[in-house]
Amino acid sequence: MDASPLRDPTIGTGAAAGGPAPGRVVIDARALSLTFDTADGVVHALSDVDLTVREGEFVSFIGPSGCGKTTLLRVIADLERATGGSITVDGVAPAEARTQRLYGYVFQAPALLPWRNVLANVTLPLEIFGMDKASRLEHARRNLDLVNLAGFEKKFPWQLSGGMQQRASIARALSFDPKLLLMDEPFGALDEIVRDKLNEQLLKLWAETAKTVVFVTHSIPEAVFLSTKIVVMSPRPGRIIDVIDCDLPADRTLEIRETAQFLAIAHRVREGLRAGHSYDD
Ligand SMILES: Nc1ncnc2c1ncn2[C@@H]1O[C@H](COP(=O)(O)OP(=O)(O)OP(=O)(O)O)[C@@H](O)[C@H]1O
Repeated sequence: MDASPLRDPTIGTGAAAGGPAPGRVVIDARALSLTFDTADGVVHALSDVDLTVREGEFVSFIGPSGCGKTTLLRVIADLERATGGSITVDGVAPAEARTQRLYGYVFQAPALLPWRNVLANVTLPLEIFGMDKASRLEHARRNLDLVNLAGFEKKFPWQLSGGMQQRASIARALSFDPKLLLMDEPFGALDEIVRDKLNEQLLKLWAETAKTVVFVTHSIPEAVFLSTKIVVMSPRPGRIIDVIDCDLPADRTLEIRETAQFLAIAHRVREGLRAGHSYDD
């Protein structure tokens, strides 16, 4: 199967579509590749990835398991180093962006400290940073409010549902009010009803805060519902095989999933995933 890119992966969104002018470039990756040297040989995780993410976009990475979605997110976050190509985050190298706390990162599992209550978990990065107590409480309360966890400050992680724990993780990732939020399949372990609810809340948070979000998911409906742009990746080594603009109305609710427009975008994502798949296994 020909796995060449279906579309220019660097497309700027709104302007080409006749919408609002595209924002400033926040992530700029060129010919990015990454190989891991393992005991079993070299693993090619990413190959020739070109990606532009602009301010205010909600960009999802979707692709089969093991295709390099998390690796790409980790390169952006300076948790992995690319072995080829170049990347900037807000105009600087990922290491610099990390030092400047330009992004917040939400992991697949909530990773809250069990001996600290919700408030103490959310204030932890600010405490390590050395912020005074009054300011860090103010920041944490505002962020807990944003994820609808006001009133749960004194609860411990084990007293919360999985969805609430992940919301607390999001509040913690917002500690330094970063412009960029990197989310690695944050709702993957949750049941569908909870995931739906959190998707609606995340969309609201995105609209209220105007963050740029990069989001990893396996779910086509989740990607279409949340995103302004969907990046479809091939099986390993992860390459970008399609970039799809989603111009669903900003004030959408879950009912939009029944509309022809939504289904047409979901169809194109599915086609992209099929085109990139070798069907060898
Ligand atoms: N530190 C590492 N050392 C060696 N191989 C690695 C390492 N991290 C990831 N890989 C390999 O790189 C490939 C891409 O992994 P990655 O976790 O980025 O995929 P993914 O698309 O996020 O998968 P999933 O959807 O299952 O989470 C996989 O084959 C994985 O086994």
